[in-house]
Amino acid sequence: MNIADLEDIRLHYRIDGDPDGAPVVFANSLGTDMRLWDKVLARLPKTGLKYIRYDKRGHGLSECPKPPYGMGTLVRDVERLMDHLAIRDAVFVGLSIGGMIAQGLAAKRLDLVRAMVLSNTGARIATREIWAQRIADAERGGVVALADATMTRWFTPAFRATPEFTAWRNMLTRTPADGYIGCSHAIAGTDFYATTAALRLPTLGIAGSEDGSTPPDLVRETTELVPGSQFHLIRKAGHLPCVEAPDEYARVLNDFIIAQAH
Ligand SMILES: O=C(O)CC1=CCC(=O)O1
Repeated sequence: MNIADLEDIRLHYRIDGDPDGAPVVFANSLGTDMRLWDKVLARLPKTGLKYIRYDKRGHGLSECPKPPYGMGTLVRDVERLMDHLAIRDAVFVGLSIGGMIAQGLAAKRLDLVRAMVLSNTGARIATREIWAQRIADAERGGVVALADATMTRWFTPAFRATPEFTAWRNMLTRTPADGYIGCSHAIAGTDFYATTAALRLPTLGIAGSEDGSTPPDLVRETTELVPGSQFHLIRKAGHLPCVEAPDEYARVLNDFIIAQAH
């Protein structure tokens, strides 16, 4: 197990693939840990690319400080992790809040980010009112109080009928309430429209046609802020197409990564 001691936070991370390969960093969504990427990584090349995953604060095996967290803190965490691991010039793949972290990191440290994948994300996600309600619900009843509604945003009815669905629901409900609430504050306070519109780097947007959290129009609109960006819509998938449609997700991601990596 790998733990990076970054002074005020200890983050769990994992490196797979080719140790000498070009780096690809993955940042996952609210209420998930690095296993979000298991299916996609199993479908990506074993040589030529080095895959770095981590659990953001309050999630997975990383430390869980008391909320609230700011987006600046979440961006700084991965910035320090990459510096700690001497990783720069990476393709950065971020899903949902992970995609917000990608936008924030590219704006702050373009030397760390060669190209970004904005998966199921936005420059803004939902509204302050929606996040305030989710935070209040989680404070009162824990993350489990949000689980049923969240699952309808994350997954299509067809996926929700599979045995695997249970594991993803468990992943959400086992997220510490402090971690969920902390990151919800970070999302509520983030509006990256102006900073992302100023970015100039290769960018791919990925959306799921049935995404109830970050609908395709939001992902497309955010991606198009960056001139020359590409956009791909995965049909019959919700908020986590890397789980529901891993073959298509890995193919699109691989084509983009190969085009951008050294
Ligand atoms: O709506 C959800 O619960 C999904 C989500 C929003 C931001 C994020 O990271 O996940």
